[in-house]
Amino acid sequence: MLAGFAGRPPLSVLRGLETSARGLTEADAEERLLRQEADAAAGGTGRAVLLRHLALVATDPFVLVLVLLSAVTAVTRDPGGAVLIGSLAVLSSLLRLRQERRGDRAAAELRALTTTTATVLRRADAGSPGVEREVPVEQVVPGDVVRLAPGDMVPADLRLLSSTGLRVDQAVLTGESLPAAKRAAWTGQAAPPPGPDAPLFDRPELCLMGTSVVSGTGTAVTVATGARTHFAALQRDVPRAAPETAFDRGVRTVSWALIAMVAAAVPVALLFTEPGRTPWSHALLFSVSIAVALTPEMLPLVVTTTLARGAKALTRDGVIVKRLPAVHDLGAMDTLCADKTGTLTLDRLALTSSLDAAGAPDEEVLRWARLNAWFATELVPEAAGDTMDDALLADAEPPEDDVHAVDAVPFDSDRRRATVVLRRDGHLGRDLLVTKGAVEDVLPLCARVRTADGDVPLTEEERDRLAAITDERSATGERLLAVGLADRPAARRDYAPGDERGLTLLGFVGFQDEPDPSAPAALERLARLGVALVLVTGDHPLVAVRTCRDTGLTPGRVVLGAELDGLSDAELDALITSPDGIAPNSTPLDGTRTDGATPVFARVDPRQKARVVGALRRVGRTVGFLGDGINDAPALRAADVGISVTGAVDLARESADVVLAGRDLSVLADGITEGRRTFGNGVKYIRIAVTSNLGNVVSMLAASVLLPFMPLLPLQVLAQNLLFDVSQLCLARDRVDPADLRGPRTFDPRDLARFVAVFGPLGALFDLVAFGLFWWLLPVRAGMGGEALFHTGFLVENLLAQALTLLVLRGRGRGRGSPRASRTVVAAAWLLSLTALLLPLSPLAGPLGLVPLPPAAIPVLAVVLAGYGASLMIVRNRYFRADAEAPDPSGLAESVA
Ligand SMILES: Nc1ncnc2c1ncn2[C@@H]1O[C@H](COP(=O)(O)OP(=O)(O)OP(=O)(O)O)[C@@H](O)[C@H]1O
Repeated sequence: MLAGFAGRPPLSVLRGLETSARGLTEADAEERLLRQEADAAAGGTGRAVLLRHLALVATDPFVLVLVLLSAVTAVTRDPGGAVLIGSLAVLSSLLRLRQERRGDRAAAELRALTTTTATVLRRADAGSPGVEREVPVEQVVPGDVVRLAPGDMVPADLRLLSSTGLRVDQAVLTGESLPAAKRAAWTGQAAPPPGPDAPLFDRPELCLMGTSVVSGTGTAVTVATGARTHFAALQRDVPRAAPETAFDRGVRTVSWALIAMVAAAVPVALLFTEPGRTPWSHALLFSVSIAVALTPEMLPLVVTTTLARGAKALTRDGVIVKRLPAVHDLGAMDTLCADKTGTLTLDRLALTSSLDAAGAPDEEVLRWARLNAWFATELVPEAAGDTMDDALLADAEPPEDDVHAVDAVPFDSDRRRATVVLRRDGHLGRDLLVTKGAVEDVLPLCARVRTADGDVPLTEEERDRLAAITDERSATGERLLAVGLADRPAARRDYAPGDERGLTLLGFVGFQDEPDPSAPAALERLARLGVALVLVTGDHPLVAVRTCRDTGLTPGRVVLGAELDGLSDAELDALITSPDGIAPNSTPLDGTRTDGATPVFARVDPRQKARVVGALRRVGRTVGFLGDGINDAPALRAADVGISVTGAVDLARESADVVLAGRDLSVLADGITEGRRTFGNGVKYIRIAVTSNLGNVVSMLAASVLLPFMPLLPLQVLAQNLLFDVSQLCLARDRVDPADLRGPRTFDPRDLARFVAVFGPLGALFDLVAFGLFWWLLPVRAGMGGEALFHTGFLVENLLAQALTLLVLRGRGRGRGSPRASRTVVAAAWLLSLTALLLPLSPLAGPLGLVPLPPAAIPVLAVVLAGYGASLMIVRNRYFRADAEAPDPSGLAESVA
């Protein structure tokens, strides 16, 4: 359908869509919207989401393990066990499904807080003129006339009606990072138009949904929306998985390590249960139960719950999370790339100077710079708000009536300059190009320079002198723009960047941006949180260095965008990590510096920003990128966590994972802390679950060798596992140790292995002590009744010990600054203990094969548990002593305690 509209003249397209260049009437738009919504509902969007969730839950490796084990149990003709394992799978899946749906809803609500809108023309009725209206992108309908401006997301598939200097980033569709020029008509162009077989994104008159406006403006009519767009079709054909984040990677590693353990557990358990002594089916059943006992099936549920809670808490702090795992990524972030304007400075530019090419004050240069700003804003009104143009026009008079603008090559961050084309009354057949932009980018386009003696050719010495003036002023923090002029015969076609040449340099205008007084404290907080700052700016290197100093940072090595282009990826990685690269002060750029210096990448364009982010990730850093401009979008997408602000252009907000209410680094520090808190609870669950599961398995295997019967019946193993798993869900609501908030947090499987290796055997040891005491002190040896007594004693002891494990291992201990356990955790531990004590007296006792314990069991339980609790605390305190002795650079221990 889209291709059909491509070659046709605008009028015919408008007629085909039953609309006009003034837009749809409100009534018409409403009717089309209702139809569009009915279509979407019939297309089963809700069902598709449910199916996606079901697929997610059903393919969860832990659920698959449980289903497999349930099948094995069914084969061994133990329907009770099979049903119990099956119910475990169903329960964890249902809880997870509910949590996923909740999580999705929460994420959708959060995303709604940052909705993207589109500007459409609508008419009250057929006779009225079109009026611009902002509507949420989902409400754009076919036939709507849309206005496009820099930073806008293209809300649907559009056919251009008119445009000025429009360039669109189509990387999402084509992977091509250079923006493509778009224009309504192919007249007066040097190259022939693309043929009818050209791909849709190559057609200059089409702007496709999912792409974004980098510069210029346009007016276009909507041809297709939602599921009918080219973008939606592409997604259906090749659904792209979201890139794996640092957090996903960690969960995956830990999950597979656990699954490998589960897989190994069955044969090992079989070996231990001496097939000669017990029937093989029983032995297999017991081994399967042990494997189930090892499976932390609640892990995905705990992860989603902690994330959803974290996201909610962050919203209160003014941090909107658009993708739930980004909460963890915030906590894992160890490097923050940020630009200078608005992060270190207030982004309130003030005009400070207007200089001729000799560096002397000259009002004439300011007049031309103002003409450029005035007409750039007039021709591309949506681009208004550019801080440099605003500063130029702050106290300016409107230009004289005899000057008109005929065209513009608007500003973009690749060229770092803006040009307007003017015509003056009385100068028939002549065009005047006025260009202003970064000195390094305008000077090479200049062939002459204006002096007191008239315009003279620009010599090499003169160029050096101009560069020296720029450096000298930039070192004071002044941001200079060069202003150039060209008078040439009028062109009969649109102007393009290639026309910006043969200019005469007039001079410079200068601006100052005040350092943000709140920046030093916030930067200090980030440093204490262990997050290294890397400055990535489109500005002059000396301005960047000066801004660093003004905000209390020590500028480190400075690398220019142009230098980056000369480096291969491997060379860039080496430069980033090497301590002796091209640096004046030889500090690695990857944030592993010890001198606290801030690396600076200056005069970088949008693609170079993304490249820096990519390189930092490659060398192992977890990278956040903070930015709010069109030029930040590629880097926001390339980062582990893209961070933008509510006031940013749509494109930046759409590209980000996290949106801050204000451009305030201390809000970000709050977000990082919350991310770590969320992460801390997830890690706690994994540690405790794996430790006590492993401890149980070891003690049960040992007991199967020592005892003439199985230490627990398979059904009892499963019941015990279910109770403990459910009680551990409380950890999602626990308080977190300050030590967990101190540095960037990532899953470290080695750390988990160390923890489990210490505490797992300790639990097993006390289980075995309990076995021994039961064996010697209780009448367990007297036939079948004795076995049931032993099983009951072990189950009760085990559940009580797990309640203790939960309380003791949830933190490092009060001595090491652990906050008290949250009420939910305390309640869960009590509930688990009570269940353990009451289960043998309940109606479930019979089916589970439990009997009431004799009074003699009480002192045995008391001795074992007191011994276990005391040793657990002693070992824990020793285990975490290293943590306490390490210096606390964050000072968080004091603030939380
Ligand atoms: N309206 C404008 N007209 C001409 N040149 C401009 C304009 N705005 C910016 N420039 C030039 O382009 C350079 C890069 O601007 P850009 O906005 O891409 O940088 P940035 O990365 O956002 O910078 P920062 O780190 O300060 O936020 C500026 O340093 C300036 O020299």
